[in-house]
Amino acid sequence: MQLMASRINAIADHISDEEVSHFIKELLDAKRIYVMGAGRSGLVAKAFAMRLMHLGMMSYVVGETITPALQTGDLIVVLSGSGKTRTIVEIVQTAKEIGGRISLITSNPDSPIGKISDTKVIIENYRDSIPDESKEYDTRQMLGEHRSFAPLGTLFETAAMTFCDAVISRLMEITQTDESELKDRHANIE
Ligand SMILES: O=P(O)(O)OC[C@H]1O[C@](O)(CO)[C@@H](O)[C@@H]1O
Repeated sequence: MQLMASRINAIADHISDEEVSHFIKELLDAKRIYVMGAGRSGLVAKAFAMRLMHLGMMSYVVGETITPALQTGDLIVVLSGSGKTRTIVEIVQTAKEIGGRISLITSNPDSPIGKISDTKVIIENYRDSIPDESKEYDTRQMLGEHRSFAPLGTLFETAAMTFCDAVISRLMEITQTDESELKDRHANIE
């Protein structure tokens, strides 16, 4: 957990304030917000959609049976570490053709999805590197002691979850929504 926390700290240090501002503006300007991602990235997307709904925003998850047709002016928030998961690329292309705006959260801004997104927030992948202050350690040696650390997309997914929760906190401040309002909208029959 401490290694994960240190990596998330390093990621947070390098997230661009400008990218975050653009993302928040897209969220506030959108008529409706759709979220999507594959696998565990999709689970983070769903958690984000849930909090947006608690905030009083119109949010939907792409692929759910009750998700309505996308329209011009709607925003799609895409979570994809690689930015090239095939099914997601195809849906993003279709959404662009319809006139949706795309905000991507990714570690790979030069990816196929990155190239067609309107805004991007880059979550750097620090799994294989060490923050500047620890440069005297050999990277491979350190990872050798932590071979089980953050397999596959774990670092992206965990950092993206933390980032999305931070965005919700910022939106609460901007929209002056307090926790009791979120609580009132939370499902009461789950
Ligand atoms: O975030 P990406 O690059 O689109 O990848 C999604 C894939 O990564 C995973 O979340 C694995 O970590 C899978 O569940 C999913 O298939």
